[in-house]
Amino acid sequence: MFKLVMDNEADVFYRELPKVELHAHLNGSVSFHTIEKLISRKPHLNIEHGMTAIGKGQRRTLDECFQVFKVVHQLVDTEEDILMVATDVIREFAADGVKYLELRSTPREENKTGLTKKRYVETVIKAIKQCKSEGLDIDVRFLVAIDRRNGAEVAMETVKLAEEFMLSTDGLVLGLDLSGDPTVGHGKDLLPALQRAKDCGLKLSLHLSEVPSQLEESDLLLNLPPDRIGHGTFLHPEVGGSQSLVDKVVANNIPLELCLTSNVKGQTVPCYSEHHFKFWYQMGHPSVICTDDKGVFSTDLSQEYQLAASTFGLSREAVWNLSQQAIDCIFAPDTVKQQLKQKWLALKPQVFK
Ligand SMILES: CC(C)=CCNc1ncnc2c1ncn2[C@@H]1O[C@H](COP(=O)(O)O)[C@@H](O)[C@H]1O
Ligand SMILES: [Zn+2]
Repeated sequence: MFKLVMDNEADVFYRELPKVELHAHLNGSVSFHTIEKLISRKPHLNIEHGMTAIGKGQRRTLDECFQVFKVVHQLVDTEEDILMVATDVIREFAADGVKYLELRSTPREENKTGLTKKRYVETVIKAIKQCKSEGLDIDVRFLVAIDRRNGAEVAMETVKLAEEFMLSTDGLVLGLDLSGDPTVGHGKDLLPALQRAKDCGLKLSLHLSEVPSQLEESDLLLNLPPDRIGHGTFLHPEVGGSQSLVDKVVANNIPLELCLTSNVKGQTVPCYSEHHFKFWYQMGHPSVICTDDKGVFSTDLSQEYQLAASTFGLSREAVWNLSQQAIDCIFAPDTVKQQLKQKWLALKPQVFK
């Protein structure tokens, strides 16, 4: 079922490279295979593959990309679906050589899934535990996502929910994600919720400057400051950002989660070689390669590492360091970081054989 296509030696290196995935939206990560199962469960929806993923060489507007999530959400609307999708996604990341995964997902309104938001999170946690009991070699944690389109009140509710789970899941729920259509709403309305989250010990990963002209919002949110930044595409001056934003990110040493294919297919960057990975990586700033939505953007983490390496001329040693340095950016505690570093050390001879 999770057959890997290994064309040549280079592919094998990236597949065997132990990896950390820190930016993966559950319903954006649903594979072709799982979509097939969902379509066969719901033939009456008349959904075809072309509506749930953006293939090789294709591009879409941001708006069109967000439409794709709506289609996936139609297919994933029961407890059974959520459980299947989450277990499949985790198994696929494990098969791709991901050793530590922070999955994120937005608990949807009860009328969309028949589940309360609490039950939604419990279902994802059940999937994580199920995968653990299967003995998969992957440590999975969860970030509860706030959809910025739903406003301040829902954001506060979500923070309270995340807080409850953080206290009751023994470290499985570590924090919050802020995502959703960046052209809708303003981050300032969400500040009280995000501040509360921070105060109670939830880690924050915020989608920031995903589109141009969010300078004021990014500045406000950077004052929190967040623990990690998703995308940060338009933070630096060359693309209309500002040096003071860059300075804040650097001063607080906030890692960036960078998703090459997502940004190229969503057309927020013009091509791989102009991706802002180059700007931040050259500065030696913590930069973590991630997938964002491996299903929707038809990619996987090995492929994203390979693309970064071929586009920016990274040696295998540099790629190794990139994946190893991601360990320092995880939200799990130091003991987990140490265990992962040991694992990387033990795997190195095999990967460079
Ligand atoms: C349009 C585009 C280029 C997408 C990539 N960048 C993104 N930006 C903001 N929010 C996102 C992005 N990708 C996924 N999401 C969020 O994740 C959700 C899907 O996963 P889930 O239902 O939370 O489990 C989407 O509805 C959206 O709220
Ligand atoms: Zn994202």
